[in-house]
Amino acid sequence: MRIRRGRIPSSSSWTHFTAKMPLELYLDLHSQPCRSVFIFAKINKIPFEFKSVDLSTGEQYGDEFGKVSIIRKVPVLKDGDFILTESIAILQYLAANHHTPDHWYPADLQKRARVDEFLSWQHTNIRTHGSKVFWFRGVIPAVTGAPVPKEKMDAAVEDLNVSLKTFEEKFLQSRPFIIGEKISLADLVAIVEMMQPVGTGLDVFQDRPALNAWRDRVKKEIGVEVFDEAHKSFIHLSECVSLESNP
Ligand SMILES: N[C@@H](CCC(=O)N[C@@H](CS)C(=O)NCC(=O)O)C(=O)O
Repeated sequence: MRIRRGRIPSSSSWTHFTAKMPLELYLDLHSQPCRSVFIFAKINKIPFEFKSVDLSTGEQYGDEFGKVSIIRKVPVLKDGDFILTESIAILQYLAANHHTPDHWYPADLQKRARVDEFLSWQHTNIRTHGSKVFWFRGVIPAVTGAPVPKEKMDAAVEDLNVSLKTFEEKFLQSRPFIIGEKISLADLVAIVEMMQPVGTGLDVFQDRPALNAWRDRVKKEIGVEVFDEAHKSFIHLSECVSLESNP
């Protein structure tokens, strides 16, 4: 965390002091990128102030949040005067700034490249397809009162199935975690994205034993308590208001 240096008056003279500005995270835990940031900060014991932005009431469009980010999406990190958007950038910033255990974002060039490979791929695959299913099964019926036409729904679920298959065959293979023996940012981002359709009752882990076993390992590494804390308000709720096809 950045240290702010300044001077305060004492009875006889000016004295140097250092004060830590509290880290602020603007979050709505219905959002999968917010959950990854929240979980990462929690399990690495990074102190932060939880600044709630309620997407379901459109708080992201309000004047107050507009001063923080003109992108008007969460998560946002504020570290003193430094404001950062984009969950992946935030995770990488926290990992570097707080010297989190190496396995999260390894210094080793090729291991790090593996993490980056997944983080780059997921935007237009697991994230896009999982979000679309979440919207089709949860948000759109809730808003319109009508189900999404079957052909559209089937096509969306099929896209998600293709992404999950690619995840298992290319990114996970027979390893415990994406980069091998240890959990990394890649697993964290993957699990929160896969939980999004689960929030509408579509259990993507069912009938996928390898994925199911990986989910259990990730949950154990994160800690069931923090995992559940991040997901408790989300499960079976359909309130996330963003669908990105091109993040
Ligand atoms: N690529 C961004 C995505 C951020 C994003 O789309 N956030 C959504 C919630 S999942 C949001 O804030 N949506 C508000 C809106 O679109 O109005 C990231 O990874 O941080």
